[in-house]
Amino acid sequence: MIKIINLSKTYEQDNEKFEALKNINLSIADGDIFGIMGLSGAGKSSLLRCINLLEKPTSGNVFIDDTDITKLNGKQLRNFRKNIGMIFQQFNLLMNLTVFENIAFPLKISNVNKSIIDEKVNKLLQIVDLKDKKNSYPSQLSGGQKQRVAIARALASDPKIILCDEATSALDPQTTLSILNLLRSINEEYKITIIVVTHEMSVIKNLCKNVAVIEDGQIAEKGSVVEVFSNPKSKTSKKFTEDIFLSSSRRIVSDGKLLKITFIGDDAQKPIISNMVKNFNVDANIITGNIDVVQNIQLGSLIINLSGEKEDIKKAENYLKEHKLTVEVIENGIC
Ligand SMILES: Nc1ncnc2c1ncn2[C@@H]1O[C@H](COP(=O)(O)OP(=O)(O)OP(=O)(O)O)[C@@H](O)[C@H]1O
Repeated sequence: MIKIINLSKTYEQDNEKFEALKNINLSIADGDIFGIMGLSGAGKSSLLRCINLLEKPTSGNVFIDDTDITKLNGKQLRNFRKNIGMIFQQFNLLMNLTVFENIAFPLKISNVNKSIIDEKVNKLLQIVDLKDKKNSYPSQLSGGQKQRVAIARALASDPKIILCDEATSALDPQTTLSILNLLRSINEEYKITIIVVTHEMSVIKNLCKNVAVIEDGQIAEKGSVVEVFSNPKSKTSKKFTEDIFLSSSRRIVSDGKLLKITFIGDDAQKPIISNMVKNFNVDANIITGNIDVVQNIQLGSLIINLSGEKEDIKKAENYLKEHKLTVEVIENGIC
């Protein structure tokens, strides 16, 4: 279990202070795949780097199991960091070493025996599917292959936790998917806790079980990915889930009420809208709709224009809410 308690980080530059993280409290369970999501400059990377103390918090504590790592001295921290692997957007490989040597590097500097290194690196090459590239140099690899090397290197010290800082942001969508699949299988097979910083909603939806949304250095929202995306509360998650048709749909609606309806799981299969139209004296014009799959659960969203008498519209709206659908009124293209 990772527990971040009252953590703050203030940067100082040219006598100017900047509070990048403000009183963060967060618990991340063992074996979780946890996303830290936010807009640029929100404080995501600062928070991630405070988890392995690459960035020293200005105040607060970071517990990993029973160890408060903010209390460790330099040598203890260096030893403890073997439990925490990290992968970066720009891969951070050593360009003058081969794939094999890059993966072996953390073991070599820990004076691990050569035959153990050979055995371990060959196994890791198999896990990340790069056996045929073991003698290549990073410059001879694609972006996805470089990230696979970085993942194998992170795994070399048998970490309990892997931190990923925008690990797929430099990759095309297809390669991103293959790296996300690799991370998921590592999480499932080796029960390694994975913490992912990203500004890409698709990464959170595809990979993460739980998520925290950061805004302006503070946790604006946290919960399971399904909870947060089915009922977004913070400005950021609303923005991330905002339907691209919202603003145009506002323009094409002349009267009535524009609603955004969100539904989860089995509700996606029920004919609630057609029953509403049958039972109440209203018309429902579907402007746009989308069914997404998040963590194997169907998440639907529908934008409809309800027209009819004001009272009938109100009754129809209540009917939707009684069926446990999330209903939001859209004003000027915004929920
Ligand atoms: N070493 C530093 N010195 C001064 N300010 C910093 C430093 N590192 C980060 N900051 C500031 O702290 C804030 C948070 O930065 P951080 O990199 O954590 O954000 P982020 O959410 O990861 O952004 P991005 O997605 O753009 O990488 C930003 O305003 C940034 O300018």
